[in-house]
Amino acid sequence: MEPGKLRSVGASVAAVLPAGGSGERLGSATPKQFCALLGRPLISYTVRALERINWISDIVVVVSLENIETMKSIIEKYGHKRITVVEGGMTRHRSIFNGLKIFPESKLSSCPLQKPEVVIIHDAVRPFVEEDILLKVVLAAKEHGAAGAIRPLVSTVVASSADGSLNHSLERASYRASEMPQAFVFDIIYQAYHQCSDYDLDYGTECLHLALKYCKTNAKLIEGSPDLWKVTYKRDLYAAESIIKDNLSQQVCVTTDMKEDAVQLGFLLHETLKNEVKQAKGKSVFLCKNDNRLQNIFLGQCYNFICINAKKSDIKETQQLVDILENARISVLHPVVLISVHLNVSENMSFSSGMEELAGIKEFAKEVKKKHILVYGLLIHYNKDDPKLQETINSAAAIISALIKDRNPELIGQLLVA
Ligand SMILES: Nc1ccn([C@@H]2O[C@H](COP(=O)(O)OP(=O)(O)OP(=O)(O)O)[C@@H](O)[C@H]2O)c(=O)n1
Ligand SMILES: O=C(CO)[C@H](O)[C@H](O)COP(=O)(O)O
Repeated sequence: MEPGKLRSVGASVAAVLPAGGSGERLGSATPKQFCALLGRPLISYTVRALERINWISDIVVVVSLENIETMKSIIEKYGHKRITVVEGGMTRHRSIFNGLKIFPESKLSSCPLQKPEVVIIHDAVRPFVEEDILLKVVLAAKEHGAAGAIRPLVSTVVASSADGSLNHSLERASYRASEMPQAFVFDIIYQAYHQCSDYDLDYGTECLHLALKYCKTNAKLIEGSPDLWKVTYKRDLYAAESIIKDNLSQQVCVTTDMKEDAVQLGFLLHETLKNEVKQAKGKSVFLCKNDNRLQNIFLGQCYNFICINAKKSDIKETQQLVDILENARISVLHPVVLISVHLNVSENMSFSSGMEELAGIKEFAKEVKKKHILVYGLLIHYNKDDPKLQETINSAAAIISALIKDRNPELIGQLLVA
Protein backbone atom coordinates (compact mmCIF):
# COMPACT_ATOMS: atom_id res chain seq x y z
CA MET A 1 0.00 0.00 0.00
CA GLU A 2 1.27 3.45 -0.89
CA PRO A 3 1.96 5.75 2.08
CA GLY A 4 -0.64 8.17 0.67
CA LYS A 5 -3.35 5.56 1.03
CA LEU A 6 -2.29 4.76 4.58
CA ARG A 7 -2.56 8.42 5.49
CA SER A 8 -5.94 8.74 3.77
CA VAL A 9 -7.55 6.10 6.05
CA GLY A 10 -6.90 8.54 8.89
CA ALA A 11 -8.37 6.30 11.60
CA SER A 12 -7.40 3.21 13.52
CA VAL A 13 -9.10 0.19 11.93
CA ALA A 14 -9.61 -3.38 13.15
CA ALA A 15 -11.64 -6.25 11.70
CA VAL A 16 -13.99 -8.88 13.11
CA LEU A 17 -14.49 -12.06 11.08
CA PRO A 18 -17.48 -14.13 12.18
CA ALA A 19 -16.54 -17.78 11.60
CA GLY A 20 -18.60 -19.57 14.23
CA GLY A 21 -21.24 -21.15 11.99
CA SER A 22 -21.80 -24.82 11.17
CA GLY A 23 -22.51 -24.46 7.45
CA GLU A 24 -25.79 -26.37 7.45
CA ARG A 25 -26.72 -25.33 3.91
CA LEU A 26 -23.44 -26.63 2.57
CA GLY A 27 -24.17 -29.99 4.14
CA SER A 28 -20.64 -31.12 5.00
CA ALA A 29 -19.47 -32.47 8.35
CA THR A 30 -16.73 -29.82 8.29
CA PRO A 31 -18.01 -26.23 8.68
CA LYS A 32 -17.48 -24.50 5.32
CA GLN A 33 -14.92 -22.01 6.68
CA PHE A 34 -12.60 -24.97 7.41
CA CYS A 35 -13.18 -26.79 4.07
CA ALA A 36 -10.00 -27.06 1.99
CA LEU A 37 -9.50 -25.15 -1.25
CA LEU A 38 -6.33 -26.39 -2.99
CA GLY A 39 -5.41 -28.01 0.32
CA ARG A 40 -5.77 -24.87 2.45
CA PRO A 41 -8.78 -23.99 4.64
CA LEU A 42 -11.14 -21.37 3.21
CA ILE A 43 -10.79 -19.18 6.30
CA SER A 44 -7.05 -18.88 5.76
CA TYR A 45 -7.72 -17.17 2.38
CA THR A 46 -10.06 -14.65 4.01
CA VAL A 47 -7.65 -13.98 6.87
CA ARG A 48 -4.85 -13.46 4.33
CA ALA A 49 -6.99 -11.02 2.32
CA LEU A 50 -7.26 -8.77 5.40
CA GLU A 51 -3.86 -9.45 6.94
CA ARG A 52 -1.98 -8.20 3.84
CA ILE A 53 -3.53 -4.75 4.37
CA ASN A 54 -1.22 -2.82 6.64
CA TRP A 55 -3.75 -0.23 7.84
CA ILE A 56 -5.82 -2.97 9.55
CA SER A 57 -4.25 -3.29 12.98
CA ASP A 58 -6.00 -6.32 14.51
CA ILE A 59 -8.10 -9.15 13.11
CA VAL A 60 -10.48 -10.89 15.49
CA VAL A 61 -11.63 -14.30 14.29
CA VAL A 62 -14.73 -15.64 16.02
CA VAL A 63 -15.09 -19.44 16.04
CA SER A 64 -17.14 -21.96 17.98
CA LEU A 65 -15.56 -23.43 21.12
CA GLU A 66 -14.85 -26.79 19.45
CA ASN A 67 -12.94 -25.09 16.64
CA ILE A 68 -10.67 -22.83 18.67
CA GLU A 69 -7.73 -25.26 18.52
CA THR A 70 -8.29 -25.88 14.78
CA MET A 71 -8.18 -22.13 14.18
CA LYS A 72 -5.03 -21.73 16.25
CA SER A 73 -3.31 -24.47 14.27
CA ILE A 74 -4.32 -22.79 10.98
CA ILE A 75 -2.80 -19.51 12.22
CA GLU A 76 0.39 -21.35 13.13
CA LYS A 77 0.63 -23.38 9.92
CA TYR A 78 0.07 -20.49 7.52
CA GLY A 79 1.95 -17.92 9.59
CA HIS A 80 -1.00 -15.53 10.05
CA LYS A 81 -0.24 -12.41 12.04
CA ARG A 82 -2.21 -9.90 14.18
CA ILE A 83 -4.99 -12.44 14.86
CA THR A 84 -6.98 -12.89 18.06
CA VAL A 85 -9.29 -15.90 18.34
CA VAL A 86 -12.55 -15.43 20.23
CA GLU A 87 -15.31 -17.89 21.10
CA GLY A 88 -18.51 -17.51 19.06
CA GLY A 89 -22.20 -17.58 19.94
CA MET A 90 -25.30 -19.47 18.82
CA THR A 91 -26.06 -17.06 15.96
CA ARG A 92 -24.04 -14.86 13.63
CA HIS A 93 -25.08 -11.70 15.49
CA ARG A 94 -24.06 -13.22 18.83
CA SER A 95 -20.69 -14.22 17.36
CA ILE A 96 -20.10 -10.71 16.01
CA PHE A 97 -21.05 -9.20 19.38
CA ASN A 98 -18.53 -11.49 21.11
CA GLY A 99 -15.90 -10.35 18.62
CA LEU A 100 -16.63 -6.68 19.29
CA LYS A 101 -16.63 -7.12 23.08
CA ILE A 102 -13.02 -8.27 23.05
CA PHE A 103 -11.81 -4.70 22.42
CA PRO A 104 -13.16 -3.00 25.58
CA GLU A 105 -12.85 -6.18 27.63
CA SER A 106 -9.24 -6.84 26.69
CA LYS A 107 -8.17 -3.76 28.68
CA LEU A 108 -7.97 -6.10 31.64
CA SER A 109 -5.80 -8.67 29.89
CA SER A 110 -2.00 -8.79 29.70
CA CYS A 111 -1.89 -7.79 26.01
CA PRO A 112 -4.91 -5.57 25.42
CA LEU A 113 -6.28 -4.82 21.97
CA GLN A 114 -6.62 -1.14 21.17
CA LYS A 115 -10.25 -0.18 20.63
CA PRO A 116 -10.35 0.95 16.96
CA GLU A 117 -12.15 4.04 15.68
CA VAL A 118 -13.58 2.02 12.81
CA VAL A 119 -14.32 -1.70 12.77
CA ILE A 120 -14.77 -3.82 9.66
CA ILE A 121 -17.14 -6.77 9.90
CA HIS A 122 -16.58 -9.36 7.21
CA ASP A 123 -17.88 -12.94 6.88
CA ALA A 124 -15.07 -15.50 7.04
CA VAL A 125 -16.68 -17.26 4.07
CA ARG A 126 -16.19 -14.42 1.59
CA PRO A 127 -12.51 -14.99 0.69
CA PHE A 128 -12.14 -12.66 -2.31
CA VAL A 129 -12.44 -9.30 -0.59
CA GLU A 130 -10.08 -6.67 -2.04
CA GLU A 131 -8.37 -3.70 -0.44
CA ASP A 132 -10.24 -1.31 -2.70
CA ILE A 133 -13.73 -2.12 -1.31
CA LEU A 134 -12.41 -2.33 2.26
CA LEU A 135 -10.97 1.15 1.92
CA LYS A 136 -14.23 2.45 0.45
CA VAL A 137 -16.40 1.07 3.28
CA VAL A 138 -13.98 2.27 5.96
CA LEU A 139 -13.83 5.82 4.58
CA ALA A 140 -17.61 5.92 4.15
CA ALA A 141 -18.12 4.58 7.69
CA LYS A 142 -15.87 7.32 9.04
CA GLU A 143 -18.08 9.86 7.35
CA HIS A 144 -21.54 8.32 7.80
CA GLY A 145 -21.11 6.10 10.86
CA ALA A 146 -21.75 2.89 8.90
CA ALA A 147 -21.27 1.55 5.38
CA GLY A 148 -21.70 -1.74 3.54
CA ALA A 149 -21.16 -3.38 0.19
CA ILE A 150 -24.19 -4.08 -1.97
CA ARG A 151 -24.86 -5.93 -5.22
CA PRO A 152 -27.71 -5.84 -7.73
CA LEU A 153 -30.35 -8.52 -7.13
CA VAL A 154 -30.01 -11.56 -9.37
CA SER A 155 -33.68 -12.59 -8.96
CA THR A 156 -36.80 -10.64 -8.12
CA VAL A 157 -37.92 -10.79 -4.46
CA VAL A 158 -41.51 -11.95 -3.98
CA ALA A 159 -43.71 -12.26 -0.89
CA SER A 160 -46.05 -15.20 -0.61
CA SER A 161 -49.41 -15.36 1.14
CA ALA A 162 -50.24 -17.92 3.84
CA ASP A 163 -51.59 -20.31 1.18
CA GLY A 164 -48.32 -20.21 -0.73
CA SER A 165 -49.57 -18.02 -3.57
CA LEU A 166 -47.95 -14.79 -4.72
CA ASN A 167 -48.90 -11.84 -2.55
CA HIS A 168 -46.72 -9.18 -4.12
CA SER A 169 -43.34 -8.70 -5.72
CA LEU A 170 -40.76 -5.97 -5.22
CA GLU A 171 -39.49 -3.83 -8.05
CA ARG A 172 -36.07 -5.37 -8.54
CA ALA A 173 -34.30 -2.21 -9.70
CA SER A 174 -35.13 -0.43 -6.41
CA TYR A 175 -33.55 -3.08 -4.18
CA ARG A 176 -30.04 -4.40 -3.62
CA ALA A 177 -28.55 -7.47 -1.98
CA SER A 178 -26.60 -6.57 1.16
CA GLU A 179 -23.18 -8.20 1.08
CA MET A 180 -20.01 -7.83 3.12
CA PRO A 181 -17.65 -6.15 4.02
CA GLN A 182 -19.34 -3.61 6.23
CA ALA A 183 -17.64 -1.02 8.42
CA PHE A 184 -18.82 0.98 11.41
CA VAL A 185 -17.65 3.64 13.77
CA PHE A 186 -16.83 1.27 16.63
CA ASP A 187 -18.90 3.06 19.27
CA ILE A 188 -22.00 3.04 17.04
CA ILE A 189 -22.06 -0.68 16.30
CA TYR A 190 -21.02 -1.55 19.84
CA GLN A 191 -23.85 0.51 21.28
CA ALA A 192 -26.30 -0.99 18.76
CA TYR A 193 -25.39 -4.54 19.84
CA HIS A 194 -25.68 -3.56 23.51
CA GLN A 195 -29.12 -2.10 23.05
CA CYS A 196 -30.64 -4.62 20.65
CA SER A 197 -33.14 -7.27 21.74
CA ASP A 198 -32.63 -11.00 22.10
CA TYR A 199 -34.92 -11.34 19.09
CA ASP A 200 -32.48 -9.23 17.03
CA LEU A 201 -29.56 -11.30 18.24
CA ASP A 202 -31.28 -14.60 17.51
CA TYR A 203 -33.06 -13.87 14.22
CA GLY A 204 -31.45 -10.77 12.71
CA THR A 205 -29.27 -11.05 9.63
CA GLU A 206 -28.19 -7.46 9.02
CA CYS A 207 -25.67 -5.43 11.06
CA LEU A 208 -26.48 -2.24 9.11
CA HIS A 209 -30.07 -2.60 10.29
CA LEU A 210 -28.97 -2.67 13.96
CA ALA A 211 -27.03 0.58 13.48
CA LEU A 212 -30.11 2.17 11.91
CA LYS A 213 -32.64 0.87 14.44
CA TYR A 214 -30.64 1.54 17.61
CA CYS A 215 -28.33 4.41 16.68
CA LYS A 216 -30.28 6.15 13.92
CA THR A 217 -27.30 5.72 11.62
CA ASN A 218 -28.13 5.56 7.93
CA ALA A 219 -25.37 3.48 6.39
CA LYS A 220 -23.77 4.46 3.12
CA LEU A 221 -24.26 1.69 0.53
CA ILE A 222 -21.38 0.96 -1.81
CA GLU A 223 -21.50 -1.12 -4.98
CA GLY A 224 -19.15 -4.12 -4.61
CA SER A 225 -17.75 -6.66 -7.08
CA PRO A 226 -19.40 -10.03 -7.86
CA ASP A 227 -16.54 -11.82 -6.11
CA LEU A 228 -17.87 -10.69 -2.71
CA TRP A 229 -20.48 -13.42 -2.74
CA LYS A 230 -20.79 -15.69 0.29
CA VAL A 231 -19.82 -19.38 0.11
CA THR A 232 -23.11 -20.98 1.16
CA TYR A 233 -23.72 -24.13 -0.90
CA LYS A 234 -21.40 -26.90 -2.06
CA ARG A 235 -21.23 -25.50 -5.58
CA ASP A 236 -19.81 -22.27 -4.09
CA LEU A 237 -16.76 -24.22 -2.91
CA TYR A 238 -16.14 -25.42 -6.48
CA ALA A 239 -16.59 -21.86 -7.76
CA ALA A 240 -14.19 -20.50 -5.12
CA GLU A 241 -11.56 -23.10 -6.02
CA SER A 242 -11.88 -22.20 -9.72
CA ILE A 243 -11.40 -18.50 -8.95
CA ILE A 244 -8.29 -19.28 -6.89
CA LYS A 245 -6.86 -21.45 -9.69
CA ASP A 246 -7.62 -18.76 -12.21
CA ASN A 247 -5.88 -16.09 -10.11
CA LEU A 248 -2.86 -18.34 -9.62
CA SER A 249 -2.47 -19.03 -13.34
CA GLN A 250 -2.03 -15.36 -14.29
CA GLN A 251 1.77 -15.29 -14.07
CA VAL A 252 4.30 -17.70 -15.55
CA CYS A 253 8.05 -17.53 -15.20
CA VAL A 254 10.25 -19.38 -17.72
CA THR A 255 13.81 -20.03 -16.50
CA THR A 256 16.63 -21.68 -18.42
CA ASP A 257 20.29 -22.46 -18.02
CA MET A 258 22.78 -20.66 -20.27
CA LYS A 259 23.03 -23.34 -23.02
CA GLU A 260 22.08 -22.02 -26.41
CA ASP A 261 19.35 -24.55 -27.24
CA ALA A 262 17.75 -24.14 -23.81
CA VAL A 263 17.75 -20.34 -24.07
CA GLN A 264 16.22 -20.44 -27.56
CA LEU A 265 13.54 -22.90 -26.60
CA GLY A 266 12.83 -20.95 -23.39
CA PHE A 267 12.39 -17.76 -25.37
CA LEU A 268 10.06 -19.39 -27.93
CA LEU A 269 7.97 -20.90 -25.14
CA HIS A 270 7.84 -17.57 -23.34
CA GLU A 271 6.65 -15.78 -26.50
CA THR A 272 3.94 -18.36 -27.14
CA LEU A 273 2.82 -18.47 -23.51
CA LYS A 274 2.81 -14.67 -23.38
CA ASN A 275 0.04 -14.62 -25.96
CA GLU A 276 -1.96 -17.22 -24.07
CA VAL A 277 -1.72 -15.62 -20.62
CA LYS A 278 -2.19 -12.13 -22.07
CA GLN A 279 -5.64 -13.18 -23.18
CA ALA A 280 -6.28 -14.03 -19.53
CA LYS A 281 -4.78 -10.63 -18.49
CA GLY A 282 -1.72 -12.39 -17.07
CA LYS A 283 1.95 -12.24 -17.91
CA SER A 284 4.90 -14.44 -18.78
CA VAL A 285 8.43 -13.58 -17.67
CA PHE A 286 11.59 -15.03 -19.22
CA LEU A 287 14.75 -15.31 -17.12
CA CYS A 288 18.12 -16.91 -17.56
CA LYS A 289 19.58 -18.79 -14.62
CA ASN A 290 20.99 -16.64 -11.80
CA ASP A 291 19.02 -13.61 -12.94
CA ASN A 292 18.62 -11.53 -9.81
CA ARG A 293 15.12 -10.55 -10.88
CA LEU A 294 14.00 -13.99 -9.65
CA GLN A 295 13.53 -12.57 -6.16
CA ASN A 296 11.19 -9.89 -7.53
CA ILE A 297 9.21 -12.59 -9.27
CA PHE A 298 8.62 -14.24 -5.90
CA LEU A 299 7.60 -10.95 -4.35
CA GLY A 300 5.27 -10.47 -7.30
CA GLN A 301 3.53 -13.69 -6.25
CA CYS A 302 4.34 -15.93 -9.18
CA TYR A 303 3.25 -19.52 -8.58
CA ASN A 304 4.13 -21.10 -11.95
CA PHE A 305 7.60 -21.92 -13.20
CA ILE A 306 8.84 -23.54 -16.39
CA CYS A 307 12.38 -24.78 -15.98
CA ILE A 308 14.25 -25.70 -19.16
CA ASN A 309 16.85 -28.42 -18.60
CA ALA A 310 19.32 -28.53 -21.48
CA LYS A 311 19.77 -32.28 -21.27
CA LYS A 312 17.05 -34.84 -21.72
CA SER A 313 18.06 -36.89 -18.71
CA ASP A 314 19.15 -34.11 -16.38
CA ILE A 315 16.94 -32.50 -13.76
CA LYS A 316 19.73 -30.45 -12.16
CA GLU A 317 18.20 -27.10 -13.12
CA THR A 318 14.81 -28.17 -11.80
CA GLN A 319 16.37 -29.35 -8.54
CA GLN A 320 18.11 -26.00 -8.09
CA LEU A 321 14.90 -24.11 -8.72
CA VAL A 322 13.07 -26.27 -6.15
CA ASP A 323 15.71 -25.28 -3.57
CA ILE A 324 15.26 -21.59 -4.40
CA LEU A 325 11.47 -21.89 -4.20
CA GLU A 326 11.72 -23.69 -0.90
CA ASN A 327 13.99 -21.06 0.61
CA ALA A 328 11.67 -18.29 -0.56
CA ARG A 329 8.80 -20.17 1.19
CA ILE A 330 6.38 -19.20 -1.56
CA SER A 331 4.57 -22.54 -1.51
CA VAL A 332 3.35 -22.02 2.06
CA LEU A 333 0.14 -20.28 0.97
CA HIS A 334 -0.41 -21.75 -2.51
CA PRO A 335 0.83 -24.86 -4.33
CA VAL A 336 3.53 -23.97 -6.85
CA VAL A 337 3.49 -25.60 -10.29
CA LEU A 338 6.92 -26.39 -11.70
CA ILE A 339 7.17 -27.87 -15.17
CA SER A 340 10.49 -29.53 -15.78
CA VAL A 341 11.10 -29.22 -19.53
CA HIS A 342 13.64 -31.55 -21.14
CA LEU A 343 15.08 -31.14 -24.59
CA ASN A 344 15.24 -34.09 -26.92
CA VAL A 345 17.65 -33.03 -29.62
CA SER A 346 18.04 -36.46 -31.24
CA GLU A 347 15.91 -37.53 -34.18
CA ASN A 348 14.67 -40.54 -32.26
CA MET A 349 11.43 -39.49 -30.65
CA SER A 350 10.02 -42.88 -29.73
CA PHE A 351 8.02 -43.12 -26.52
CA SER A 352 10.56 -45.48 -24.95
CA SER A 353 13.31 -42.87 -25.36
CA GLY A 354 11.50 -40.75 -22.79
CA MET A 355 10.80 -43.60 -20.42
CA GLU A 356 14.18 -43.69 -18.67
CA GLU A 357 13.53 -40.21 -17.18
CA LEU A 358 10.07 -41.17 -15.98
CA ALA A 359 11.24 -43.05 -12.90
CA GLY A 360 13.62 -40.28 -11.81
CA ILE A 361 11.13 -37.46 -12.18
CA LYS A 362 8.38 -39.47 -10.52
CA GLU A 363 10.40 -40.05 -7.36
CA PHE A 364 11.64 -36.47 -7.30
CA ALA A 365 8.08 -35.10 -7.79
CA LYS A 366 6.75 -37.31 -4.96
CA GLU A 367 9.38 -35.90 -2.62
CA VAL A 368 8.82 -32.24 -3.47
CA LYS A 369 5.03 -32.60 -3.36
CA LYS A 370 5.51 -32.74 0.41
CA LYS A 371 6.78 -29.15 0.13
CA HIS A 372 3.67 -28.15 -1.79
CA ILE A 373 5.51 -27.95 -5.11
CA LEU A 374 3.85 -29.82 -7.99
CA VAL A 375 6.43 -31.01 -10.51
CA TYR A 376 5.46 -32.29 -13.97
CA GLY A 377 7.84 -33.43 -16.72
CA LEU A 378 7.60 -32.29 -20.35
CA LEU A 379 9.76 -33.67 -23.14
CA ILE A 380 10.08 -31.39 -26.17
CA HIS A 381 11.61 -32.51 -29.43
CA TYR A 382 13.87 -29.59 -30.33
CA ASN A 383 15.53 -28.96 -33.66
CA LYS A 384 15.82 -25.28 -34.50
CA ASP A 385 15.65 -26.00 -38.25
CA ASP A 386 12.56 -28.17 -38.04
CA PRO A 387 9.77 -26.48 -40.07
CA LYS A 388 7.29 -27.90 -37.57
CA LEU A 389 9.07 -26.35 -34.56
CA GLN A 390 6.38 -23.72 -33.90
CA GLU A 391 3.73 -26.48 -34.00
CA THR A 392 5.68 -28.38 -31.32
CA ILE A 393 6.04 -25.18 -29.24
CA ASN A 394 2.30 -24.52 -29.53
CA SER A 395 1.56 -28.02 -28.33
CA ALA A 396 4.02 -27.60 -25.41
CA ALA A 397 2.43 -24.25 -24.46
CA ALA A 398 -1.04 -25.82 -24.53
CA ILE A 399 0.12 -28.66 -22.22
CA ILE A 400 1.80 -26.15 -19.88
CA SER A 401 -1.34 -23.99 -19.74
CA ALA A 402 -3.51 -27.00 -18.94
CA LEU A 403 -1.16 -28.15 -16.15
CA ILE A 404 -1.06 -24.65 -14.65
CA LYS A 405 -4.82 -24.14 -14.82
CA ASP A 406 -5.62 -27.57 -13.41
CA ARG A 407 -2.91 -27.81 -10.68
CA ASN A 408 -3.75 -31.50 -10.39
CA PRO A 409 -1.68 -33.16 -7.63
CA GLU A 410 -2.50 -36.63 -9.01
CA LEU A 411 -0.58 -35.94 -12.24
CA ILE A 412 2.74 -34.96 -10.65
CA GLY A 413 5.82 -36.78 -11.90
CA GLN A 414 4.22 -37.68 -15.25
CA LEU A 415 6.40 -37.13 -18.28
CA LEU A 416 4.35 -35.62 -21.07
CA VAL A 417 5.56 -35.36 -24.65
CA ALA A 418 4.98 -32.29 -26.86
N1 LIG B 1 -23.33 -18.83 15.10
C1 LIG B 1 -22.74 -18.33 14.03
C2 LIG B 1 -23.29 -18.49 12.74
C3 LIG B 1 -22.60 -17.98 11.64
N2 LIG B 1 -21.43 -17.36 11.82
C4 LIG B 1 -20.63 -16.91 10.66
O1 LIG B 1 -21.32 -15.96 9.88
C5 LIG B 1 -20.89 -16.03 8.53
C6 LIG B 1 -22.08 -16.00 7.56
O2 LIG B 1 -23.06 -16.92 7.98
P1 LIG B 1 -23.65 -18.15 7.16
O3 LIG B 1 -23.26 -18.10 5.75
O4 LIG B 1 -25.08 -18.24 7.46
O5 LIG B 1 -22.85 -19.37 7.83
P2 LIG B 1 -23.41 -20.65 8.57
O6 LIG B 1 -24.31 -20.24 9.67
O7 LIG B 1 -22.23 -21.47 8.93
O8 LIG B 1 -24.22 -21.37 7.40
P3 LIG B 1 -25.66 -22.04 7.45
O9 LIG B 1 -26.63 -20.89 7.68
O10 LIG B 1 -25.84 -22.69 6.14
O11 LIG B 1 -25.66 -23.01 8.60
C7 LIG B 1 -20.06 -17.31 8.40
O12 LIG B 1 -18.70 -16.97 8.28
C8 LIG B 1 -20.36 -18.04 9.68
O13 LIG B 1 -19.29 -18.87 10.13
C9 LIG B 1 -20.91 -17.17 13.10
O14 LIG B 1 -19.84 -16.58 13.26
N3 LIG B 1 -21.57 -17.68 14.18
O1 LIG C 1 -25.05 -10.48 3.91
C1 LIG C 1 -25.02 -10.39 5.09
C2 LIG C 1 -25.20 -9.14 5.84
O2 LIG C 1 -26.09 -8.35 5.27
C3 LIG C 1 -24.77 -11.58 5.87
O3 LIG C 1 -23.63 -12.22 5.43
C4 LIG C 1 -25.92 -12.47 5.75
O4 LIG C 1 -27.09 -11.75 6.00
C5 LIG C 1 -25.73 -13.55 6.73
O5 LIG C 1 -26.96 -14.11 6.93
P1 LIG C 1 -27.13 -15.65 7.01
O6 LIG C 1 -26.21 -16.08 8.09
O7 LIG C 1 -28.58 -15.82 7.34
O8 LIG C 1 -26.75 -16.16 5.64
